[in-house]
Amino acid sequence: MIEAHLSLTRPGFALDVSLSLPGRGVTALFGPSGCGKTTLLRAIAGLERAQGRVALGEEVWQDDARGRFVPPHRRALGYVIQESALFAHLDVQGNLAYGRKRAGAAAQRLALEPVIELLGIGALMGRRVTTLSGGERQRVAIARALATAPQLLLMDEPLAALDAARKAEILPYLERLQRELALPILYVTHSLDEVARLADHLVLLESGRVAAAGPLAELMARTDLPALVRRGGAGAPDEAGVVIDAQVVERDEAYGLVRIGFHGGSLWVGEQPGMALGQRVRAHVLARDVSLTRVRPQESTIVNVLPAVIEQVQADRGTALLQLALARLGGTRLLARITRRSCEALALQPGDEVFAQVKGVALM
Ligand SMILES: Nc1ncnc2c1ncn2[C@@H]1O[C@H](COP(=O)(O)OP(=O)(O)OP(=O)(O)O)[C@@H](O)[C@H]1O
Repeated sequence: MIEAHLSLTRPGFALDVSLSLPGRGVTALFGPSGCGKTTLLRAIAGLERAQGRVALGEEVWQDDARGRFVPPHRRALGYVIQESALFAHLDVQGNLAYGRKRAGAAAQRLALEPVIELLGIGALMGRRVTTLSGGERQRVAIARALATAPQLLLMDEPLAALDAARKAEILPYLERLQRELALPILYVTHSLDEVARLADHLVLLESGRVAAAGPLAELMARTDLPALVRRGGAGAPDEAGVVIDAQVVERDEAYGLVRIGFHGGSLWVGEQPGMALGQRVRAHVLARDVSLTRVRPQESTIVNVLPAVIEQVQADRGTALLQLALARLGGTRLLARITRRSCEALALQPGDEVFAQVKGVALM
């Protein structure tokens, strides 16, 4: 468990948060520019002097009530930023070794091979860091942070400086960190796509305060959190959507499809290379890819039709966002974005039974 009760005041900005976060998995810090994500991360690291208490399990890094403040370099944490500075005069091996030397005895005992394997940098070990691509540099920076045997990994927009192709190249490595590492990761990002792919837990910040915090699937399914369901300005994509933790339960090899099952239903989706029966997958279903009917559609080209019950209706001028439950008791939730006109034409209301047609599913 990570505890962070921190406050700090600057001209025009105040941070005031009280968080208890899970001791493993990825917690994403998400929110508009200037809401205090970086400040919070730096305050947890001790790089920013906030008032309060920070503890990682039994280890207390800061407790102002008791006059305790462990300096940043004595905290067992790794810190990866947008453009992490590597030592240009050293090769990759040298960069990893330098980080370890500074980190002390625990780091010296840690075997490096799993870290090198995890980030896929074996072939880069002898390379000068000046010859690496942006994506490779970030993988080395993450490996260097892990090589110090941290108990907490802080990542501040680690993909923000990379173009789309480099992001796509590095995301699978981050997914591996999320799956395979026991250590907790706090991950600052502007990208809801990264949140949906990587996070287990979510903290929404707004003007230095926690607007909401909780398990990812729960928060993403809410209709009342503007940071997640905002329609955006002109041309901004509508990103409202849910993530569903599912399992591959059937394969249709002839058509290259797999059926993924979860509490309250299942969906057919295009299979991905190497996908096996029983494998756990995460599906991202955008609200704009879900439409609703009152009666079960016949002879439709849409394969995925799920019976659902409307739980909430949140309408603005042009559209309505509906939260649906796929089973009466604690089933998976979906969001559907439809026009307000359709919503009123069908007189859709909480408690109504409907059929959700799912037009698109992204598997991660
Ligand atoms: N060194 C500093 N001195 C003074 N004010 C600062 C400093 N760093 C940040 N701020 C201000 O503190 C507030 C929070 O900034 P912070 O960088 O934590 O936000 P953020 O959510 O990480 O933003 P972004 O997503 O744009 O990186 C902002 O109002 C910012 O202008």
